[in-house]
Amino acid sequence: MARKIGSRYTAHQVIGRGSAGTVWLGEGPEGPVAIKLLREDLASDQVLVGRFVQERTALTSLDHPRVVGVHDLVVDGDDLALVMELVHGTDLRSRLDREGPLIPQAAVSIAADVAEGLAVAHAAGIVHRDVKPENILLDQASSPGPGGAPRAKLSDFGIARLVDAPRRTRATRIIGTPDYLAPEVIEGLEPRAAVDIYALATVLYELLAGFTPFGGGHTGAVLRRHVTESVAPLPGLPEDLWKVIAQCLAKAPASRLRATELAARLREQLPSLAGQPVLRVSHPDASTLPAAEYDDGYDPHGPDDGEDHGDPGRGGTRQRVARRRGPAVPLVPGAQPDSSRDTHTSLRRPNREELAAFAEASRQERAAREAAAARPGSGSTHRRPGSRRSGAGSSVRRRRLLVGVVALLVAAGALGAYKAFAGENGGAGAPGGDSSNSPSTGPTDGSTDSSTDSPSAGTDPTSTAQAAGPERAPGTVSGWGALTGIPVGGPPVAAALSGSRMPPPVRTA
Ligand SMILES: Nc1ncnc2c1ncn2[C@@H]1O[C@H](COP(=O)(O)OP(=O)(O)OP(=O)(O)O)[C@@H](O)[C@H]1O
Repeated sequence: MARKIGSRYTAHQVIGRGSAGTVWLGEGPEGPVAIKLLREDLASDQVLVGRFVQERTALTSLDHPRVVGVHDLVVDGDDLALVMELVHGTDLRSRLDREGPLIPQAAVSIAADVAEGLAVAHAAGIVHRDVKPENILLDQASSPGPGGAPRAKLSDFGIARLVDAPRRTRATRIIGTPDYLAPEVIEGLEPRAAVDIYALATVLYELLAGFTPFGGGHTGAVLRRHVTESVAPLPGLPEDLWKVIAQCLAKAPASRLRATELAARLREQLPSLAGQPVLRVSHPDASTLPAAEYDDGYDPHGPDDGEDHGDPGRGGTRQRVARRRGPAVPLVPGAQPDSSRDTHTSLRRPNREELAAFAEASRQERAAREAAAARPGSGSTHRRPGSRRSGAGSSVRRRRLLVGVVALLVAAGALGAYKAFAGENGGAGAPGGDSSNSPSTGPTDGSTDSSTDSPSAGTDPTSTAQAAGPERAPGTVSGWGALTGIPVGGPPVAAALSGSRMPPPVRTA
């Protein structure tokens, strides 16, 4: 059933759901649009509404073919909506779930597209903070890129920041999605452009391998691996390409490439990747690891999902739940996420003791993995202990890698023999893997104008800051959880917006 959004837009039908709301196919004065209607509990949050207005200029100013354009932000009664460019296609997560890993040339082409989108955003002082396959849309309407890859567009720009309103000086929560979180975020540093580079390198790894480099098992184990481990090269991947990925997965943010450099380096690789088949990489299945992996004393959700109780590591009931991809954690206690994806997640940041304990837990996990890899017919491990700078391999690591590769070859041979025996066609999926613009130039919607426009681009970290390295945020990170506790059903949003006005968008490309 059609629904009016503000005075200029009509939402016709739901085309997708995420943890923050529902995406509708809609129509505006300039034609078809996608309208992301934020959840009611978010729309009634006065702080969020204020931010929504403040961020409007920054969000609507990004105009680039590799970014899903935000045309307008609408605040109308109980509705809080982002009006976006309509992308004809699917998102990368659906593509991965359906077809598994991509051929290297297509994977690199998609990652280069996303890097170009990030470059524009970072130059404007905007950090995405939630780069992941769910937020990369594949545009089937434009002609394909190298390797037949659909052109990619990065969406959900600024959403993380919108919802990330610091409620308390001692916020202890992390914003983001565990598999893609840069180590410095877990350690409590302010997220800068380099977090997007890390997340994009993780996505590229996932496109190639079928699973993320540090994912699997309990969320605490995932966070720990980001901080303490690095990854061995993907078998079969050209060394130059691996170097690019490894550099962007470096633990030290300042060691990572900037978005423009990353895009250029990836594009350089494309010709040599032509004709390369999908990699065959065995998945380090977390479910085969002993319980020790999960016993690192970290409960990602803390005593509850809402209140800042100081240091949750010293109180509350711990729950250790082994899981792979689970449902989204609600942004606000009591609210049901609209999506069953493991997406925006409110996580408690590990405290100092827990971070220290990560090393011991990682040691146990490695020992278990090596024991598993040594068993005949087992798959190989692809992780290794990390250093602050990735790529600094020791001879021990090389030996482990060699053992891993040999085990992988044995496993691949066994798989091939089995498939030949079973008469199957050798598929591309990694066994056991997770395979699982034109911005509004007219007057904005009458009910959305703001005099409080203050693009935070100027105060945001940029890629320049990235080179200088991270700064420790005062206190700790704030995150989705920082929103919690804000009374639901506050004063009408219009009250927060009276007399507001939206300036025309600034073109950045
Ligand atoms: N601009 C758009 N054009 C076309 N489809 C879109 C657009 N934006 C989102 N979608 C579709 O709507 C679905 C939900 O998107 P949404 O951004 O709300 O959720 P998500 O990114 O999957 O999760 P989350 O927002 O929780 O990170 C996606 O599957 C995507 O395919």
